[in-house]
Amino acid sequence: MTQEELFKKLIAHSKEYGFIFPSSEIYDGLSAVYDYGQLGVELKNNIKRYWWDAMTKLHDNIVGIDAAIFMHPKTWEASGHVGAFNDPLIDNKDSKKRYRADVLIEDWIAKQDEKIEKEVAKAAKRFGEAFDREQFVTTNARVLEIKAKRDAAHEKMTEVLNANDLAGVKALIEELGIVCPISGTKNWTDVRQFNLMFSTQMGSTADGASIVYLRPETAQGIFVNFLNVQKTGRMKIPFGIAQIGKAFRNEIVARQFIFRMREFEQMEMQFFVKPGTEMQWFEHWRQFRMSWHRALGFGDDRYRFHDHEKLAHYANAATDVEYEFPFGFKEVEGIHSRTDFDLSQHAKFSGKKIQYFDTESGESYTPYVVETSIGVDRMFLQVFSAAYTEEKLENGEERVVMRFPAALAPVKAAVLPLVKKDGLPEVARKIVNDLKFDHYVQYDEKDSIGKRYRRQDAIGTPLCITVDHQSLEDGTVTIRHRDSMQQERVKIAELPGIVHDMVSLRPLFAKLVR
Ligand SMILES: Nc1ncnc2c1ncn2[C@@H]1O[C@H](COP(=O)(O)OP(=O)(O)OP(=O)(O)O)[C@@H](O)[C@H]1O
Repeated sequence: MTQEELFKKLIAHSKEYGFIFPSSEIYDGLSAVYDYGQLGVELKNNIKRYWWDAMTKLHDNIVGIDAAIFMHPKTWEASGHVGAFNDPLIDNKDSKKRYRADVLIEDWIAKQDEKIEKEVAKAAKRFGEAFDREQFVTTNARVLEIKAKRDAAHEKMTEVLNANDLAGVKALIEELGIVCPISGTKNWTDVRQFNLMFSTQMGSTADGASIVYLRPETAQGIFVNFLNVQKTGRMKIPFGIAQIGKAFRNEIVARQFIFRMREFEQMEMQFFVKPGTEMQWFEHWRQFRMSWHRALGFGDDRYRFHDHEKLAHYANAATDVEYEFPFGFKEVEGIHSRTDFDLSQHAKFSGKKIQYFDTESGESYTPYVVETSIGVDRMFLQVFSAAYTEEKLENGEERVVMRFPAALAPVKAAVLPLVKKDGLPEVARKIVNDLKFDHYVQYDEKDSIGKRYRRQDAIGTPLCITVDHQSLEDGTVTIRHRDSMQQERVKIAELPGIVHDMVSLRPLFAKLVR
């Protein structure tokens, strides 16, 4: 199965089992907007809980807030979003399709890599066993020519984008001969800047309505509350403020399912530190966040850091945590050392003093900030694609099993009476009633037991509890483990303890770098 086929299957599976639906689907959907279904919302909440508890409960110097989506419009002038939160946009005059100019160039660059791979495949076929890939890609004239063009395009792209040279971006698109994937023509408009913030009106027109923005990131809600939280919570530096909430970006090209959405959710933490100590904290959060990802057990080699060489003007260090999605290694989380840029800007634009008074040294200063910022939806896609497994069974059948870590699984246990009679449903219902105050459990009595197991595998339920005739005699049930499919007999009275231990976040937390 190709990675593309796998990705298509994931999307189909997420819909078929009630994890994700296209928004307003009966009206043919809304581009890059999605709804979470009955199981999706559970998985999403569990991901959020894993993040929230790891950040706030495990750190006595991190507290949470929940700021409003609407903020005073000056916030976005101060943060730089009004002036600079732009993407370069270009239209094809024939297809009337709109593209991100930098993405068109990136796609062209990716195509060069595909061309190289084609050359490699051809040569490998020709030379058979004797083929030496490393030698081939470093000496073959055709490959070297493609590589040189690719690298030159990459360098030029970085140069014109960094210089905000829109005419240069257009010139590069023309020079590379990039055509519109729809019309196949090179009939392009000029490149323009496009602001990614959504805006709307607040107040009635009679009152003198003013423009407000839907926040494009949650971080600013934290910065403007720095003094409120520091003072009322008597927080001492270093300390952090965490927040989970919706963010909105009018992405020009939204693709790859929930990877790039126009309405999404972020989990952000801003950590306020003494100037001069920020690199040490940056390193700390870099390690901590990576351990948070790896603790889920999907395989350490599927994650990597991508350290940024080119930094935003306000940052002095930045890295991304990347995960190997079916469409390649991509960013899931960003960790940024943002200096005192945000607090200083808000001090300037609001005219308020935003500083921290250090009682020990007797000095006041503007704290520096190290930020960790992760998208809930992107993390959802990461977990979903890592968990999706197709397996051939010994009896020749196939099963799709979602190998969610038990703590994240939407349904923790399914309780299944072997037959719909002889008092078995009553015993099963009683077990459900015992467990349901602490866990999301499902009762299912329809179809054969094998079919019911398959259904629970497909939604990633870690435990199936089967009630049979023996249960009536000795108060025991069979539990079947999702991954190993092993079964064992346990006492009904032991079930709450078993489920509790299985779904606890503790084993994950034990793996975190402290
Ligand atoms: N349009 C989006 N849809 C879903 N998640 C997003 C989107 N934009 C950002 N995120 C998430 O928020 C996190 C932090 O946002 P940040 O502004 O650092 O992203 P970014 O660098 O602009 O992302 P990208 O380069 O992918 O556009 C990202 O790592 C990602 O997980």
